[in-house]
Amino acid sequence: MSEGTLYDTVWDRHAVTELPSGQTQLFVGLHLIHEVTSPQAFGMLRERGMEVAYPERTHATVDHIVPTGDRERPYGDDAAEEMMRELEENVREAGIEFDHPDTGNQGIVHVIGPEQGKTQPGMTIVCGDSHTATHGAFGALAFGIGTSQIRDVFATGCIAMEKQDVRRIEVNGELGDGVTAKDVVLTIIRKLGTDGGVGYVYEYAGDVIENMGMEGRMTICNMSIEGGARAGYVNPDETTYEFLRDTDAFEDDPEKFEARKAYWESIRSDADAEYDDVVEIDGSEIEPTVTWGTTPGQGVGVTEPIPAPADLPADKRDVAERAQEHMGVEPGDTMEGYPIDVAFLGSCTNARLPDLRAAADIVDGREVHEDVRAMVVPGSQRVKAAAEAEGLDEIFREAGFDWRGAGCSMCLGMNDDQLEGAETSASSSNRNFVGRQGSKEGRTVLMSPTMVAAAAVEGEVTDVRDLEPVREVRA
Ligand SMILES: CC(C)[C@H](C(=O)O)[C@@H](O)C(=O)O
Ligand code: SF4
Repeated sequence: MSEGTLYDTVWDRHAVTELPSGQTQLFVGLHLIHEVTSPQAFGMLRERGMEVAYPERTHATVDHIVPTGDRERPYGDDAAEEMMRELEENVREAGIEFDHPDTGNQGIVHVIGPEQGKTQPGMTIVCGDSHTATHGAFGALAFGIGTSQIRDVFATGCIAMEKQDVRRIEVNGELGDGVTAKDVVLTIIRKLGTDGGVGYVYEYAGDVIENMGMEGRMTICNMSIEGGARAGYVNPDETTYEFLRDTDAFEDDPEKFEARKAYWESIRSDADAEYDDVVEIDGSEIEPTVTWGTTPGQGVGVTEPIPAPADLPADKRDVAERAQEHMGVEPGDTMEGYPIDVAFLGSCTNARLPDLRAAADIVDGREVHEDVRAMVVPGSQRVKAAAEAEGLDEIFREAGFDWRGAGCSMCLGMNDDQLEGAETSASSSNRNFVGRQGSKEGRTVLMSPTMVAAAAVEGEVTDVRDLEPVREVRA
């Protein structure tokens, strides 16, 4: 069992009691909700005549079903309109703060929490969404939960959970040109497997993580679940504190900031903490990475050959064969040159301002390939506004990208943004499962935002290192 880690400390501070089941009753500091997974839980609460215990610790947004084009009400899609109405009614009744699209604060749940400073180190955060681990980038314990747990949190402000083991993943060295946080996490999952993290929480550390900005850390923590881990986190440091200092939570209250900072410092993993497992990865060996298959673990460096199923561990062969058939790829080839029809720059993994800036640097002065439909879907309305303030929308539009409203969009196609037929998408999201982007025959190749930009202009998977920026690069 681990000892002295941030996970142990924050867990202990939130443990209410040990339950007869062997689980721990854990107090929840922040409960984030969205329109897809909350309605049933609100219904369960109502059936029992109960109320939301801590509305002030609960925060709502709408992201999955929200249209990214015309947002006139009622929405064109009846089902979307109904889900929106239900959420509006539920939050009004319970007195829960809601980042409604009219507020300018709406966005993907894992983007809005951090950008508003709601996500803070040492907190326990839950959300009925599997990518909740994103918030771990701030040194919070953040867990995706199911419907009955959402109900429990509504009713009591607590969840029942088993304690996990802690694996420290150290990424050391220096990343090469064109290599980003997304490439790091795709490499981690490729090495450890999509189920390698089962039973674990991942602590990401090492020079590469320490030198990374908050957005990159969020990208990495976001995909912890794709590696099977229950959560992922980074110990808070000056980078974390400086990010938080400028958020809504602290911008007008430097004293509160200083007081919190002392607490945040106190929950970091001890230098001599004990881990259940330690894995080391050499960051300098990581290439721009793309997936060749239908799980996020089926990744490969862009210049590396796609593996032959026979060379993979026995339990991975069948899945790999089926994946290669679906994707129409051959072992021994590289993914470079693989044709794409759609470029999707969005999702809670990679649709924050630095992601859009980096992609814009590649796109600036170039044109989207004539056979490609390309779209940018900012992670939140604030990201969108900030990007527009610096003219990124113009760069994307001029190149032929569609510049859309904030939401999950084509990450999973719960709104109108979907793949059609056997289209192939270059996607900055986190999942490439069959049918993920709205079409059963559709294909998804996961990659970083700059790699999506490169694919958009070239019409095929392209090594971004081969594309020099045409114009001046933003700082
Ligand atoms: C709709 C929601 C429950 C789902 C999740 O839990 O992750 C979605 O966000 C996803 O990424 O597949
Ligand atoms: S952007 Fe994608 S992964 Fe993130 S919450 Fe939305 S659907 Fe899930």
